[in-house]
Amino acid sequence: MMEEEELPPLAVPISESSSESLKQSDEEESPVHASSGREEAKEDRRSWLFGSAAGLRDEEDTVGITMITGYLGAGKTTLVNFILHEHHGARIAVILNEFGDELGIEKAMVNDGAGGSLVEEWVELANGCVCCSVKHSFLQAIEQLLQRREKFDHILLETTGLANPGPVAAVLWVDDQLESPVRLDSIITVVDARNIKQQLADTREAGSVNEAYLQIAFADVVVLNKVDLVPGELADVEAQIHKINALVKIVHSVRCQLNLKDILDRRSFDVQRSVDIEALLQLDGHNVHDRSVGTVSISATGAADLSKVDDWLGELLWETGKDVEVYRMKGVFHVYGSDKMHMLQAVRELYEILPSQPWQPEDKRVNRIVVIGKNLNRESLLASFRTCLVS
Ligand SMILES: Nc1nc2c(ncn2[C@@H]2O[C@H](COP(=O)(O)OP(=O)(O)OP(=O)(O)O)[C@@H](O)[C@H]2O)c(=O)[nH]1
Repeated sequence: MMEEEELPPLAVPISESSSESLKQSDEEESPVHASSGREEAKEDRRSWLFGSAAGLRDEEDTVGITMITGYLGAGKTTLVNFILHEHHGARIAVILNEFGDELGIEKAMVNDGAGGSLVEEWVELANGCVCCSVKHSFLQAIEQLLQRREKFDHILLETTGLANPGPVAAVLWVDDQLESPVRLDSIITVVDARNIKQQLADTREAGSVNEAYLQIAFADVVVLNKVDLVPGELADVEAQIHKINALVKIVHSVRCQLNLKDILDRRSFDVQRSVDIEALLQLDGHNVHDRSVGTVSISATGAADLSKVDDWLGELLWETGKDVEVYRMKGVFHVYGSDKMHMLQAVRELYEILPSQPWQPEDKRVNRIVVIGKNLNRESLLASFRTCLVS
């Protein structure tokens, strides 16, 4: 078997400094990072994020962003208020995204304490949705916030009820190699337990996906709120949520009262900390039976060739047919020539694979990949992945 050091170097340097940091942090590892042919998109994001915050790149200086999303009236503001009033010791900056007519209303709904004492910094993004028309304003707002970085420890972003978390998540999920001063901590989706079935059933014009699906598909945690209004029906609702996103953690709440540990500092996009191997192993064969948003999981024994996996992911995330969309992926690979598990995280077109813990003698070395997206076909995913295996 090859030694770890002998693995082919697949990391694509993003810049001089980033390739340097790769060498320093992972000398004996073999990280694979998104993205042959994708550097341009990343550079674009990088310039937005780092334009005026170049001095804030020390590891301990990164600031986490928790994105709070959820359908209209689900309880997003209630959750922001709950977080602000809990004793967590963190100084919080809040970014609110509003539609034009609501200007100032959302802010008024947030109870920021006497004289605004519970919110260190406010940013209101008006006249559009953070996921589309005001994405650039959002990034500029983050840049401006970072100039006052010493004033706060964490950012809460409350999106509009009709936001698709995907584009913003991909922008924020700037991996360690970019030495970003901000990191997306997690996406928390508040779901109205009483109305979610109806919201999911709402149809959209052909080709576009209902935001309620997207908000669940991208979520790391679903806060299943308003459970006081639906005694007895929750197993059904949970099953529907897990059918869309089999990996999401579901927390029940009344008025978003919950344990803050369930939603803050989760580091859901840190590939080595967040891929729950146990959860992946339990998902073998998960499938969607209709042409909608859902989770598919595949597994295959045999060692995978990392460069082929890289090509496979590139094709899957960048070149899939119009009908097929991949929102998130997580996985564990058994990589040829390595005694370590390799963990996968993907958010839209960006992905990252990193070596993790060693396989134990009792482990069955398999590749398991969970894909959350639209119109996924398990058989074709499995067939195409098999081409990555070393024969
Ligand atoms: N019964 C009940 N009502 C709740 C609960 N959580 C929130 N509410 C109420 O639901 C309404 C909507 O809550 P918000 O927190 O404003 O919801 P939102 O998601 O921010 O709403 P938009 O910003 O308009 O999309 C408010 O009247 C809340 O008081 C709950 O658990 N149970």
